[in-house]
Amino acid sequence: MSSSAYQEHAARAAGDPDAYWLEQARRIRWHRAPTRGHEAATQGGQQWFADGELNTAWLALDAQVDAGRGEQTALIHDSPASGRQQRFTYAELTERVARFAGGLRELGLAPGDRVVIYMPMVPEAVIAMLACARLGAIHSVVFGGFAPHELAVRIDDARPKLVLSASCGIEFDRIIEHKPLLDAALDEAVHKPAATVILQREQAEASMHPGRDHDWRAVEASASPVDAVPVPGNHPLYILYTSGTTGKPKGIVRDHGGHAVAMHYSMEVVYGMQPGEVFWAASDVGWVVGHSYIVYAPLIYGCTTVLYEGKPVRTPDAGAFWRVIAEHGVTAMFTAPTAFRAIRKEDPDCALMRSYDLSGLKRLFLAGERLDPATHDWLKEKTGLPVLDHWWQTETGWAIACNPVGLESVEETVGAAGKATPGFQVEILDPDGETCGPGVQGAVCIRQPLPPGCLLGLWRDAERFASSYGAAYPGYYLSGDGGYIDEAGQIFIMGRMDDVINVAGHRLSTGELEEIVASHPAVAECAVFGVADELKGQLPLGLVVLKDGATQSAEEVSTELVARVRAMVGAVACFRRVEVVPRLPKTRSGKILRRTLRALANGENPEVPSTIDDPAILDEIRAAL
Ligand SMILES: CCC(=O)SCCNC(=O)CCNC(=O)[C@H](O)C(C)(C)COP(=O)(O)OP(=O)(O)OC[C@H]1O[C@@H](n2cnc3c(N)ncnc32)[C@H](O)[C@@H]1OP(=O)(O)O
Repeated sequence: MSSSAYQEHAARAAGDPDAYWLEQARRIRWHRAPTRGHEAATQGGQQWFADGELNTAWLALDAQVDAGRGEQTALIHDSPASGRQQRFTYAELTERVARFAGGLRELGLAPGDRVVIYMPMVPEAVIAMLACARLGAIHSVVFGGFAPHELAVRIDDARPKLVLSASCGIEFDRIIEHKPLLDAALDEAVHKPAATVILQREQAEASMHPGRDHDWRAVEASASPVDAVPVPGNHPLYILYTSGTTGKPKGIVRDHGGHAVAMHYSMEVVYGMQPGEVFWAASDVGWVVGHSYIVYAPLIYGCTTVLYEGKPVRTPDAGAFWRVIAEHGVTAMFTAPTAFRAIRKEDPDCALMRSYDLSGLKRLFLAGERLDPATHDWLKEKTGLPVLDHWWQTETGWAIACNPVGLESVEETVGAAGKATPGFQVEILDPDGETCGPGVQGAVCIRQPLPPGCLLGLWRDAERFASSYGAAYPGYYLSGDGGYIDEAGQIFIMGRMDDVINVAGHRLSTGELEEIVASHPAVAECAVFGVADELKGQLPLGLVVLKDGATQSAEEVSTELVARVRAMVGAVACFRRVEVVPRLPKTRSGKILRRTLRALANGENPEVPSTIDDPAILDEIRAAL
């Protein structure tokens, strides 16, 4: 394409969004093609293509088989964790999904019913998602690293008819038994699903509740394959929960039609892929990266996707990523910067890379947290490839800012996430709602309408959607991130402006962590916030004031708090540091000065706020840190 292709697409998408996206919609197959563009959705946001009819699982599987891809590998499961590898052609994956969908239908699953999926990185997790989609049921995948409480909260919000799970996951050399975690969540949850379907893995045998728990293989073996159910374009495909500023996660709702169009478009424009090539997103199906770029986009676009059940290091070594790329002929890889920081820490010279032929790899994509210049430069030097940061969110489902390599190759700007992807009109707004000039930092906002593929709204909470995303700047979507745009249109994302932190690419709510810490009987008050960490980007730190008369020692309380967060959220919270302090800095009206605390903990020298109750407290905190 010519060098103005990006501007031309961005201008057309901004000038007449409906015409632009209806044109893109015509590039995928539909059961009934849409004629309408965007309009308001009942979940609070916008929906696209409501008068079209499509089933995403059909588009990702049956339509690919029809198009002659039946014998092409659709899915590669590479599991150093279990020592197994498995490949599925499009025809085989279609058959497995159609059969499992038949089994789910026999268990009573109907269009619109919810299904919670709590699984490790096994092919059955992908099969489960696609089988739900095939029936028009709405899946809600819960990350397998979450503790029972987190799972229970999501079960209560989604109210699933079924829960699909497995006997265990594998973390390095540890077997994590999932079934006892699921049982605990089901005990805690108020909503009781009608049934569960459990995949027994050889590493651990789950005990089953007769009448409630069904054996996965038996369900699949006895079922007959069923056809995909065509659904309206705006029919919910999935709910994916993400952390907000409070303990209650937000249920992001995504659709069949708009999502399919966006997934197809992004494989071409954002990732520069060709159908038939191998795409690898090293993430987890429990995150949006896993939904979009392990499962849906690669299959909708006719690529081969890799599902990796392992880690960047210690499975077995820091050469694991290079092995997967070489062994499966990966064309483009996508992961979070923290994964490459882990590799760099263990193998700074990339000695282990030299054993592998990486000649097929064209590009590396990074997202999930800011790509720090040091990691960018190291990766670029070691691979000699384009190392492309891009920025997006669970809410958007695909890249808001990118280097649109499928349209034209823009030179990498280190530290920037790229330019606004066509369809996203990104603006930086000041507190008065005025647009900031180049280089001036403010709230990163997107002018509405958001393009297809973004959230329809929040599950059963249109009000929270409005207050979280729309109220601050009417006519815009508030991303929650702060940043600036330079003269060239490159977007720099500087971090969250609210109480959300990013730990190893995992979004966590400090509000939720505070709620858990505050519930300890010895804690009078507390503050939890993120501090910079070289490996994980950020780590949570808790400052705690004990109640007068508390009999436990500071060490005992700290140990219990760390254990409490691990038990209630999961090990992924990486909540390992608690400091007991005599008091917390507050405004005269009693509000804890969190921003000041965060700055102190990050080694900065914050200005003493004029509203502070007693400035001497800051020295006490410095001493404690
Ligand atoms: C663009 C839109 C988005 O942002 S979507 C989100 C994108 N984010 C990602 O893809 C996540 C990227 N991060 C990762 O994949 C991992 O953090 C990588 C880099 C692989 C490192 O993994 P790991 O060494 O386990 O560190 P961690 O910080 O993730 O884990 C901390 C503790 O939690 C545990 N954990 C992790 N996953 C699970 C799991 N599935 N089941 C059970 N436990 C899990 C880890 O084992 C670790 O435990 P421990 O503290 O060592 O005991």
